[in-house]
Amino acid sequence: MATFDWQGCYQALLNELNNEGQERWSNLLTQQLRRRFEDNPHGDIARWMAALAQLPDVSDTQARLDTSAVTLRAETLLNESQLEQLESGLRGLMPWRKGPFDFFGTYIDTEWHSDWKWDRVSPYLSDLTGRRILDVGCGSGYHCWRMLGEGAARVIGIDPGLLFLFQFLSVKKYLGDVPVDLVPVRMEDLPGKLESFDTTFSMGVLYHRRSPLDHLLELKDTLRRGGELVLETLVVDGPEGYSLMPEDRYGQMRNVWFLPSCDTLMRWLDRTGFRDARVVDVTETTIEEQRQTDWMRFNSLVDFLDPDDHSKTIEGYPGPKRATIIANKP
Ligand SMILES: Nc1ncnc2c1ncn2[C@@H]1O[C@H](C[S@+](CC[C@H]([NH3+])C(=O)[O-])CC(=O)[O-])[C@@H](O)[C@H]1O
Repeated sequence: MATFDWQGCYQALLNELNNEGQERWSNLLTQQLRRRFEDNPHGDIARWMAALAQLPDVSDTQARLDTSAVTLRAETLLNESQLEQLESGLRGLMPWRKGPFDFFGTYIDTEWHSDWKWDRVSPYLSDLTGRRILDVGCGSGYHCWRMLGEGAARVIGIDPGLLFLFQFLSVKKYLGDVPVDLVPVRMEDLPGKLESFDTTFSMGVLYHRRSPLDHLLELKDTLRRGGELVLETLVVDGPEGYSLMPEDRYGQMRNVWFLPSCDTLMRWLDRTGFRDARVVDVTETTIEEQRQTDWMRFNSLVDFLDPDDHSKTIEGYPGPKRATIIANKP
């Protein structure tokens, strides 16, 4: 049986880093990935590899990375058998949560309109042209592709979800040697003090961290001096100092720890040494933005809200509202 080339995943990341400490980082990532792919492999890896292998070869692929769907096009239309292979390979990588994508006319309507989030965040970013970017908790890599579309020189996404990795690779297969990679590790598994990136994104991750302040410090350590943090997370209404910790689940999600008010979040950023933090957007998540589709057939937001009052979660907490904050490392 073919095995997955997990070493290939982080080589690009290492290439980005300065020589000093490369060996230490290489050892650390090797340990992490060996644990994931060899010692305790996910039972679906072989199936996902087979799905990826089913995707047809297409020459002369062009990408559009500045439209709402990350779009792949070929010079000549795919024939029927190629389209069937494509559909079957992509279906083998379901559920598709973060997108949308358009593979040669096969449109993947994902659970999330990640494009809406990008539209809310991107107007406020420092110009991404030529920047080296880390996207923590990047999911399928949808936003990584949009970052490349805005001229980034290098994008590294990290996310522990292995299905996301295979979805990412299904796009990358058609784009070849582009400066975008996804490394399937958690933030806390990355070597400390990378201090390499011009912009670090953490979108939809902070509330999953038991220690949100440590997450902010880890994010700061990934940035060079003067670098920019883009933080997007669930918030609640309330005064400075207030944050909600759900008793157990929040909107049926496990692993939700702190939902601060915006003012509390600003205080956290200040105390962890960021400067010029500003809230650039606050938006309630709607059942139009996160919903079941033909490519994600499980329950979605509508099932996680109070059926009689969509302003509350099914557990009775305030419904999901997300803030985007931009801050700088001095
Ligand atoms: N410790 C961790 N380190 C790294 N990633 C993690 C960690 N814990 C969870 N994740 C990953 O963070 C992502 C959060 S989803 C946001 C996706 C995208 N950013 C978006 O803004 O659309 C939001 C959500 O679905 O709740 C998931 O892909 C996790 O695997």
